[in-house]
Amino acid sequence: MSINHERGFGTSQVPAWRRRWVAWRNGVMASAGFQAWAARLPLVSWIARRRAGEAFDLVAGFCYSQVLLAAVQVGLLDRLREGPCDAAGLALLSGLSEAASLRLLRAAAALDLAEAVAPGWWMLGQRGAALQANLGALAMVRHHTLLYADLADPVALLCRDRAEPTALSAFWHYAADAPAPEASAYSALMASSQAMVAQQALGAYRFARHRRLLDVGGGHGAFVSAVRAACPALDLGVFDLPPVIAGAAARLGGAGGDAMALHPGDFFHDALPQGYDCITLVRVLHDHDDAACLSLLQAVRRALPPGGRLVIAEPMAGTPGARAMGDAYFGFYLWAMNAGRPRTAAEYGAMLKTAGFAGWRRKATAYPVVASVVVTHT
Ligand SMILES: C[S@@+](CC[C@H](N)C(=O)[O-])C[C@H]1O[C@@H](n2cnc3c(N)ncnc32)[C@H](O)[C@@H]1O
Repeated sequence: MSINHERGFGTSQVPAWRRRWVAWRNGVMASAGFQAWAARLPLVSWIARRRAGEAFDLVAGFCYSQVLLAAVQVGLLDRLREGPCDAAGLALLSGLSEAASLRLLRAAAALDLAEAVAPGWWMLGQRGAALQANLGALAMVRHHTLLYADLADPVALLCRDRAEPTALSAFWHYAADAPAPEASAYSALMASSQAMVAQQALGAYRFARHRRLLDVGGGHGAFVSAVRAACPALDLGVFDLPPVIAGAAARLGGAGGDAMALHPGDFFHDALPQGYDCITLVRVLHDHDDAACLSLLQAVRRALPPGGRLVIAEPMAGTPGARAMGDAYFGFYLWAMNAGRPRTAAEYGAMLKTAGFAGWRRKATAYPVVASVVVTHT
């Protein structure tokens, strides 16, 4: 496939100085002479080595992810948490040969998932310890087998323009029409990673100022359960598709427990329930293309009373310090899902204005890589 980069379409919008500067800098960076010169100077060589390491990690990142997946699948992280393990011990646990177990242990140690504590013996490394305790992250590692399959030929995936089913869209598509068990698998995955997201939202916004809160697209109610623990006086409701709400009722017990209302419905076709002075959309909007996203924001706008608040919490594009998470990870994840895209906070701000909201603010979160928060009001 040949692409004509010089068509000139729109390139007049690129300032001439910027074009010249970036082209010059990139020429310098790519030149073997510069690289050899940089390697000889103490400070510059440190920067050059770091950059070379980062470039290698980008090239090899898929392999690191598969080492992590193997470690999770054979139960290596759980085993290392119990205490020192050698290759023979891992072989016994996993059914791998000793040679394969040793290869995996050494790879895990190179990624700080494991740490060599004596010749031939390993315990959890610092990164392994943090991951092993994070059930949501581990669930995502397992779930990524679907995305990995879809990404095996990334150009083919892009060429299909989201017009054909993918492994990820098959998993996700319960949202439109699939039976309850698939809805349950998806909601369980979402619920397992919800604690981290809820922490960000609760740290960024004072929900206790409200009387009644409705979590739209609230899945099995993991987010409202976290809000209830932090703000016991709030009346809480969850709105989601009927099969998902059935799962929420089972998980929360009967009708959802005290002060927890469960509303089955489709937010693209049914009116959202009224009487809530705060509505939350947690990891919901980025699943949808712009027209659908705007129509959902308009539905929220209609459901809220004057002065009511909408709190949006999800990982966003353009997040300082976590830019790869936005347009690279979620950009491709949502492309493979055949719907949605990551948006910047400013893009949400513009959409909120179009939907008739009064203004918006981004609220700082402790871990923006997990979720950013945007608040608006009617
Ligand atoms: C990515 S999940 C997020 C779940 C939960 N908010 C969380 O953060 O864990 C998106 C949620 O939106 C719900 N959803 C998708 N389409 C919907 C629709 N048309 N009407 C109501 N809920 C919908 C899904 O069932 C799912 O629970």
